[in-house]
Amino acid sequence: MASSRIQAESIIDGAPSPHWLIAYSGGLDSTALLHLACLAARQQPACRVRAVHVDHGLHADSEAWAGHCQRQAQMLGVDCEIRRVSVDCSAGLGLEAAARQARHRALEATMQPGESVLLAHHQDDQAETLLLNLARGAGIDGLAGMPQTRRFGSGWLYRPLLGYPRAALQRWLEARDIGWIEDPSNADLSLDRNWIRHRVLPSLRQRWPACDRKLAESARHAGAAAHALADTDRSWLPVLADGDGWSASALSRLDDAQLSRVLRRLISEAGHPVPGQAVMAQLIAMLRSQRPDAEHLVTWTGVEARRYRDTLYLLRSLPALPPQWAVQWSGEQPLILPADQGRLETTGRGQWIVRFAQHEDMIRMPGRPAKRLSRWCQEQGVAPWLRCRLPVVLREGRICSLGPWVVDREVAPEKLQWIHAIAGIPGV
Ligand SMILES: Nc1ncnc2c1ncn2[C@@H]1O[C@H](COP(=O)(O)OP(=O)(O)OP(=O)(O)O)[C@@H](O)[C@H]1O
Repeated sequence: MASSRIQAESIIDGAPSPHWLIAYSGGLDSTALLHLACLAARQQPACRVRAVHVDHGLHADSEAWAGHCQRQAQMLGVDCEIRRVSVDCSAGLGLEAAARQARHRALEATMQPGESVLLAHHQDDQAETLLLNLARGAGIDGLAGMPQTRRFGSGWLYRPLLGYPRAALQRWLEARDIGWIEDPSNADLSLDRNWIRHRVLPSLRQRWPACDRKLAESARHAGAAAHALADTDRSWLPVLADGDGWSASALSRLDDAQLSRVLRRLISEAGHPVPGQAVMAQLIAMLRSQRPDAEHLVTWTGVEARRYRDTLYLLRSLPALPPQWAVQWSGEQPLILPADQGRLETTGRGQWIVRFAQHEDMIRMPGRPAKRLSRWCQEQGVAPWLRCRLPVVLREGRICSLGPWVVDREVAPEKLQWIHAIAGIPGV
C-alpha cells in the first residue's frame, strides 16, 4: 500500500511488464501518471514509455485536447498516438459505457507486444466505484472494485495510482507547475459517478476522514474472497463445457449463488456485457426449466442466451438476414455471405444459386427419402434459430448442399467449405 507521498518508483514495483502504454486523457490523473511514469522510467533503463490519447469526438474541444496531449508528451520525449473513435450507442449501452467500450478497443488496438496499458485510476476513483457498485446491488466481484492488474488484450492493464488520493496527485502536479485539462463533464451531476464524487463522498469524509482508504481496504478484502471463489468456479469449467456452448444440466446442478457467479464469468469471458440481477434470474430459470425443447431465449444489450436441448449458447445478436437474398455463384471467388454468415469456398467451377434455407425446403439425398428442413435439422442437432441461416447451394433447382452438409455430391461444388464463426453448428 503506497503512502500518499507520491513516489515514482512505486509504479515500477507492481508493473506486469517494463513497456508501458499510458492511457492519457490530458486530465489531472493521467497527466500525473504520464509524468510519474517518465520519472520512473529514467530510474529503470529497461522501461519504455509510450502514450495514447483517444479522441471520442464527443466535445467541441476534443481536437484541441488531442493537440494538448501530443504537445505535452512531445515535451517529455514520449511518443503519443492519437486514436479517433466513433462512439456507437446502438447496442443499448449508455453514452459513457459506449465511450468506455470504444476507448478500450482503441487501447487494445494500440498495444504493442509486451506492452501493458497503464490507467490513472486513483484511490478516490476506487471509493466511487465501490459505492456505485454497492448502489447497483453488485456481487462479490463488484465489491472488489477495480483490480490493480488484469489481463487486457494481448497483455496487461495496470492501475499503479490506486493507492494515492486525488488530492495528493493534484498537489504533486501543482508543486511542479504542471497543467492539465479540465473536462467540463466532470461537473455534470446527472452522471452517477459525479453525484457520488461531489455529493456523497465529501459528507462521508467529513465524518470519517479516512473513508477512501477504508473503502479501498474493504475492496481488497472482497477482492481476496472473490479470487478464492473464482478459483473454485474456474475448476468447474471443464465439467460444464459442451461443444461451443455449456451443458445446461451440469450448470443447473450448481446452487443459485454459484450458478450466477459462473454465468457472470462465462458471459464476461465470452466478451459480452454482464447483465443485471433481473436478467440473471431469467437465465437461471431458463437453465432449470424442465421443458428442454421449448424456445428458450434471454436477451440483453446485443447478447442472446439460448438453450437448445441440453446446451446453453451465449451469442452475439446476429444481424437480420436480407429478405429473399439469392445470388449466382461460379465458385471462382469465395462467396461472402451477408449478415455475418461467413463465406463459401470451393475448388470447383460451375453455375450455382446460393440463398438461405427456407422452412419449406425439402432435402433429397440421392437414393433416400426426402426430408423437410426441420426434420433434417433435428436429426443433425441444428438449433431452430440457426436453420434458416444455413446457406443453401442449388443447381437447376436441386439443393446440393445445406450449411456444412453436401446433399448431392454429383452436382455440389467440389470440396465445398462453409467457413463461419457461428456457435451451435454441428461439425460434419
Ligand atoms: N480519452 C482518453 N484517452 C486515453 N485514455 C483515457 C481517456 N479517457 C480516460 N482515459 C484513461 O482511463 C482512465 C479512467 O478514466 P475515466 O475514469 O474517465 O474512465 P472509465 O474508463 O470510464 O473509468 P470508470 O470505470 O472509472 O468510469 C483515465 O485515468 C485514463 O488513464
